[in-house]
Amino acid sequence: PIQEVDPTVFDTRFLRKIDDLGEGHFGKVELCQYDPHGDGRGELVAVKSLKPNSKGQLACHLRREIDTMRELYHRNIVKYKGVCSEEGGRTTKLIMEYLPAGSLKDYLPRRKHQTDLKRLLQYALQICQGMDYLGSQRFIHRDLAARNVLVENESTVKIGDFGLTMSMKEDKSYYTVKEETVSPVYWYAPECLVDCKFYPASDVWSFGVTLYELMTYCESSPTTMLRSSEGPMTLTRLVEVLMAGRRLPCPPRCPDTVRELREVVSSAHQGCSLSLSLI
Ligand SMILES: CCc1cc(O)ccc1-c1ccc2c(C(=O)Nc3ccc(C)nc3)n[nH]c2c1
Repeated sequence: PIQEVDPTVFDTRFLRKIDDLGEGHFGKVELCQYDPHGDGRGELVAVKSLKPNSKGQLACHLRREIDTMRELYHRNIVKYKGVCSEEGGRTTKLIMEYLPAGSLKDYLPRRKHQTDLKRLLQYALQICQGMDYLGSQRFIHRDLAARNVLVENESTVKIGDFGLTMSMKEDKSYYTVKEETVSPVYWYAPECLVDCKFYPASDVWSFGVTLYELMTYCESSPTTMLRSSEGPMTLTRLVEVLMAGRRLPCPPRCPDTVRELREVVSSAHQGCSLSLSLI
């Protein structure tokens, strides 16, 4: 009988590294070609693997990410392709579709003059549609930022890098942020900074910060904009700045309609996340 081939299982013998794409929270992402016929015409894929000698807990992070990605199907979420096991199944790699245009952070500054407000709002809408689907599957992304939104083509973007994504299936209303090695604090809502609790609404806050990046063509980083003049920014100082009501400035040439959208975003965030009243 013809042997059933599972298209989501990739054979490490045919996976050839071509380039580095980036370093994530606990893994690295590489551009590879999967060339089972050895004719150099195999497809390009993005592969996330653990950094060498990573601790066991990191392996379970990657396992969780794989289990998340295989459940998600949406036009604005990067497609899961499969896994590749090595060393007798001891190490596993996550294989995703490769988007050749990179993230919004790479793409927008280079395409500033070909990207009008309408296009920026199309991207914003698609990010919302992807995030709305993610929320409907009871996941929180926890790392929504322009660097994690990938460009399929000039009219389509997809949410990527679900390295910090958590499932809220056990009908808990929030996820307790544990010791995060490198937390994207400038994209973190106040309740995450103060309470170490991440609610679905916390992704709404991160969307607001991502909208700021969109409207500045990713040329003005929230990290620099929120840095206070009184010396190095610490977590405590960032909380003080936010509690004092300081927010990212309205980007230049950002029309009032989008500014109002920012108000909608912050009230949507305010509406849902309980502990914000403490702020
Ligand atoms: C496998 C890691 C992952 C894990 C996850 O859970 C969701 C998405 C991804 C992911 C992350 C990055 C990419 C990329 C890319 O980085 N593409 C590019 C192209 C060109 C340039 C310059 N830079 C970059 N393409 N597909 C990607 C999928």
